[in-house]
Amino acid sequence: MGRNGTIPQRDNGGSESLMDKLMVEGGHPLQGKIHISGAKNSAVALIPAAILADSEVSIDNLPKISDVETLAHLLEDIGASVVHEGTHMSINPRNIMPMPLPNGRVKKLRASYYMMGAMLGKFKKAAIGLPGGCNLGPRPIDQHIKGFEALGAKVTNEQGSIFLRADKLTGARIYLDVVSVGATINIMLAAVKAEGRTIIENAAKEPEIIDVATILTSMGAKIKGVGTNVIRIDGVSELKGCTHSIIPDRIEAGTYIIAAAAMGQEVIIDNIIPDHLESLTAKLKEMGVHIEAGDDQMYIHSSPGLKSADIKTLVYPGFATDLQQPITVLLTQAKGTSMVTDTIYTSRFKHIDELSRMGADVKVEGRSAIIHGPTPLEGASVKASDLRAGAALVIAGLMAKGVTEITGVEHIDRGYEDLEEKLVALGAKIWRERLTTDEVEQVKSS
Ligand SMILES: CC(=O)N[C@H]1[C@@H](OP(=O)(O)OP(=O)(O)OC[C@H]2O[C@@H](n3ccc(=O)[nH]c3=O)[C@H](O)[C@@H]2O)O[C@H](CO)[C@@H](O)[C@@H]1O
Ligand SMILES: C=C(OP(=O)(O)O)C(=O)O
Repeated sequence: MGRNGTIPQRDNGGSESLMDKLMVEGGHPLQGKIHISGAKNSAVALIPAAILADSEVSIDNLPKISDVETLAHLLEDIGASVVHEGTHMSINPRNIMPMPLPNGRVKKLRASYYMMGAMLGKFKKAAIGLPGGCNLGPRPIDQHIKGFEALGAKVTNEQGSIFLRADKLTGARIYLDVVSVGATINIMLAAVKAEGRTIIENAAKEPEIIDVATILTSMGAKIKGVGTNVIRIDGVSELKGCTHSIIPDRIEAGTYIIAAAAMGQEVIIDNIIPDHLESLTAKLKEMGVHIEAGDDQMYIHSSPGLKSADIKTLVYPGFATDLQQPITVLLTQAKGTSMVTDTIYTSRFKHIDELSRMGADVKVEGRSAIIHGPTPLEGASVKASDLRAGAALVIAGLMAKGVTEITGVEHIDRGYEDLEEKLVALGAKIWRERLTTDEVEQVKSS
């Protein structure tokens, strides 16, 4: 909210939000109910998946985030007719063409890589620029390519774009050397219309993968085994339109659960699937946070005297790497030494320097952050280097004494719907301001 109580118009991740900063006045307790939006990591796969159908696909419970808008534009770029209103999107893929999607929009997000699998499955050819997304260390797509090649595609990398072409796609047995969410989904997208059976071994098991399999099945695909590490797909020649509602975002929910564990006085997190959050809630209970789970809600009350904890991020159902940065912030308030190890990414600790600026006693050793607590946090000017670093800094700001200024808001807008509005409704003091010309220059040069 602005100081005058208004919420400035959000550009939702266009270049405009590069010009914004979030201001957080810390120390205000959170109380009330927060509604969780649809899952970003499902939405960004379901939108490309829609082009595999021959008729209209309707998707509900979409999060209002910039990644969704960017993907809708990418579909329009290849000729799809897209009607996007609030949390609903209808995609009519009848007139789409296998147009190249070089750099530009594809660089704005990670999930543009799903256009590779979807266009390969639909047209047996595609030319897509390499994806963007959070910079968390190397994020290769070799397993995606291994899968496309096994299905019969010739894949080349020319001037930063991946060119895929196949005379025909034939089912194959594909063992993933690394458990990868993106590769599992991308291979599913390419394989649903291939001839014969595809078996993905060592597949990822994230709930978002099940959501993608659900929409594909509604379109007429034959998929078995999602949610286990062996997925079997029997190719079909046609896929039809369908309607689908996206699962709740377990990472958005986890972020607010952690914020509530830090500052909450009776916070209810609504519209969630508690099972998807078990690795987080088990850790929080170990730390002494009071949590009760219902069917689609969770009740959280912060407790004084949090205990330290050791956390290792793992593939689902292990502790999600996307919640590693937010929980590091909470651990600054726990008594003793905590160690957080990220086994998924080599470089997901860019929030640590910013936390140190705010007074945290944290250092990074290899793939681990060592946190000594509790340390009081003080408001400071900090920069969100990526999406969850941004969420982590917002939580730090809520806990800190004074005002925290957060730049890099465009990263946050990629993945959080109405972040300020949702927190303000709980009693937080957080608002968005335009950067001054000098501040824009400083951000650019930092
Ligand atoms: C849009 C989306 O859904 N993003 C999520 C997805 O990213 P993304 O799909 O990029 O993540 P992956 O599961 O593919 O990556 C997991 C690990 O495997 C490695 N790897 C991956 C593919 C590959 O071909 N080769 C390879 O070595 C990656 O570098 C990483 O170390 O899953 C991540 C892990 O849960 C989450 O952090 C991201 O929020
Ligand atoms: C890493 C993330 O996103 P992406 O893969 O889209 O960069 C995330 O959602 O935390």
